Amino acid sequence: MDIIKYNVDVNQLYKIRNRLSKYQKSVDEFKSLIYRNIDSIPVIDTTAHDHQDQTHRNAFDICKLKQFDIQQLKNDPEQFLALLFAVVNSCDFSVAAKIVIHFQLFGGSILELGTQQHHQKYFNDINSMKIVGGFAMTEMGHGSNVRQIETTAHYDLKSKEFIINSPTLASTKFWIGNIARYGTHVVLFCKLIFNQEDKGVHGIVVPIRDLETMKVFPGIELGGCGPKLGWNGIDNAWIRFKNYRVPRENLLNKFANISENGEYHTTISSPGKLFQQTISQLVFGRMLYVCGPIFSINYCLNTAIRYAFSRRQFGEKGKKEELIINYPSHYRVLMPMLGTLIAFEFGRDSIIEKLIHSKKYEQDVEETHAVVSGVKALINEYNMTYLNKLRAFCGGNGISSYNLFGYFRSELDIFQTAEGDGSVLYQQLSKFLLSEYKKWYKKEGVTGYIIKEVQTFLSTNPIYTHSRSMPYILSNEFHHHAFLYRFEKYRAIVIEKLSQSKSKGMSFMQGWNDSLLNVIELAKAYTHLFILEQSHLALKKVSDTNSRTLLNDLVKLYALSNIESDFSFYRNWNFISAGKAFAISDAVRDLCVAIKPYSLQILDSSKIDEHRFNIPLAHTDGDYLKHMAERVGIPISKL
Ligand SMILES: Cc1cc2nc3c(=O)[nH]c(=O)nc-3n(C[C@H](O)[C@H](O)[C@H](O)COP(=O)(O)OP(=O)(O)OC[C@H]3O[C@@H](n4cnc5c(N)ncnc54)[C@H](O)[C@@H]3O)c2cc1C
Repeated sequence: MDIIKYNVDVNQLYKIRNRLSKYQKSVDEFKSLIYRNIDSIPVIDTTAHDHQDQTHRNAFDICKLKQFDIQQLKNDPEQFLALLFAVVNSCDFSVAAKIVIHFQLFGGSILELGTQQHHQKYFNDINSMKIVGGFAMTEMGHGSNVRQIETTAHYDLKSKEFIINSPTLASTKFWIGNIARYGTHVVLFCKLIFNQEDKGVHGIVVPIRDLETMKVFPGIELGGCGPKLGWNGIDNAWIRFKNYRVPRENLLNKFANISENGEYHTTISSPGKLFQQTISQLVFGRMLYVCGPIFSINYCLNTAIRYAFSRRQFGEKGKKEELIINYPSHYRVLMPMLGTLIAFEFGRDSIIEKLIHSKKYEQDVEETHAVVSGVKALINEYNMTYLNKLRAFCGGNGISSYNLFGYFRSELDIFQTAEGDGSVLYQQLSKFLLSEYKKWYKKEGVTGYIIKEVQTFLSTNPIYTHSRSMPYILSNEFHHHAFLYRFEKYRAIVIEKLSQSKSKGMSFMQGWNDSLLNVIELAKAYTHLFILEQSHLALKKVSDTNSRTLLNDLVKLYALSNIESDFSFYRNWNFISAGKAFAISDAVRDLCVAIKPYSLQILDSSKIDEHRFNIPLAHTDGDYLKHMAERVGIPISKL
């Protein structure tokens, strides 16, 4: 491959990479308000209690700036996200998490599951944080499978109240954020029992503390969940109820209601569907779990690459030591990560668009929910793997808390399992993909299936398998084909395994679990395909040719390095020959070499506020010695 020269316009790149740049003015104003009023940088060395106090104080002060409004979640969710990221950028993740739990999970449940009367009653107090809310779904006995929660709310026809009980130890609500010390209300998810009949999971607004005294109401017991690996700024709690009463009006009754004269009514056909409908309203809350890890990858890559461009170790005798970025063991890992970051950003932007569209027009809700699940799972998995590698790439300095690897690790580790662990979310996506395929098969029938199989056969003939032409290997068409092939192959494998287990007389559940590893691979393959397709679509819309060329090569690097890391799959299924595999690795190497000299400019286009975060290894002047010395107090002037 010839040496490529790119023309990089950092501002253009920034605009393309930052979908929310249309809010730049209000975000900048908000950030400067935060800088003036709130003294907060990532918390790296305080006790959990101090951290919780500071997080609460900062979140409260931020609400006083009156930028967040619960209605934004409906009217302009992107603005909400832009402001939230201003908080992440200028305070820390715990403050953002507190705001998300309060506004998006607690407030969002009232917004989406409640009706006018609830909106009128609570919105002003939520906006000002006069009341502080939590989202009480998980129980000690059930976290992944929350449909089986055991907390009950018996409706008492006489008093027109719900009587809430936690009948077993397993039914104790656990991990509930914002309420161990500060919370005044929760949206409680529990089984509604009406006339002795279990109507399934419903949401009820439950006051838990007296607003004046902050004492927990009688009938409620609660306490903290103890020290955690991360998120110590959030006061997570266990909470349980004994004959605790709340009025009928507290039921969030958009989808199911109990009338004044004591009749239960829902338009949704079964408790299962009601549960799905309830949960799907809350999917926007997952955006933090998609945007957060991308933010972390961006920051940590920035730190590791800048350090690698400044740090010299070993070299030829009599010469300057070598920059560590020039070791292939470094740049061959860092550049594909940069490419993957760019592709993930395109994927994230398209997810935001999909969410907003499906919410506004109530269309494709199921599909959007499924795709968000896959993207959330995949990006968090990558974030944790990358963090590990990037911290090691900074040597001992990677351990220093000032360089924030530990901060990102401890604040974002929880994202892997929050609102569902990856393997559970991947299964949700695969179920959706298989049901879509079933619909397709019903429509196209055996003929359609055969045509598809023939197409696949023709496109993976021996000539194709052995072709090592570099232009083809570098083409977006090849990358798309490889990703599509992997997805369709896993889908075929899962279908075959499921039908085999059916013919052996196994139950669906047994068959499904028997195929679980492939089911998860199917969802991963689809998610990668989705990210690649969305990147290609986004690239088509980039009008600046120079930026498009560079970004396109970064996406190629994502695609090819992904194929390279999955050679075992592609070789096992004869999709590529050994020679072609070598050629792919050569292409990855050449792209890395080409992009490396421009990587600092690409990082500049992230526009990270280096002074606010003051990460010693990540300053643009590259003087990590001076910045580390300053942070730990080595006197420089006395030299
Ligand atoms: C710091 C923190 C804050 C939280 N805040 C809140 C909050 O505010 N409100 C709230 O309601 N909840 C909250 N949670 C709970 C969180 O949402 C749950 O932890 C999460 O949903 C996972 O449930 P679990 O912990 O019970 O995991 P488990 O259900 O015990 O799962 C454990 C493992 O089993 C695997 N597994 C489970 N089922 C399957 C399956 N079918 N196939 C394959 N693997 C499977 C999972 O993938 C996972 O790896 C919080 C948790 C933490 C740690």
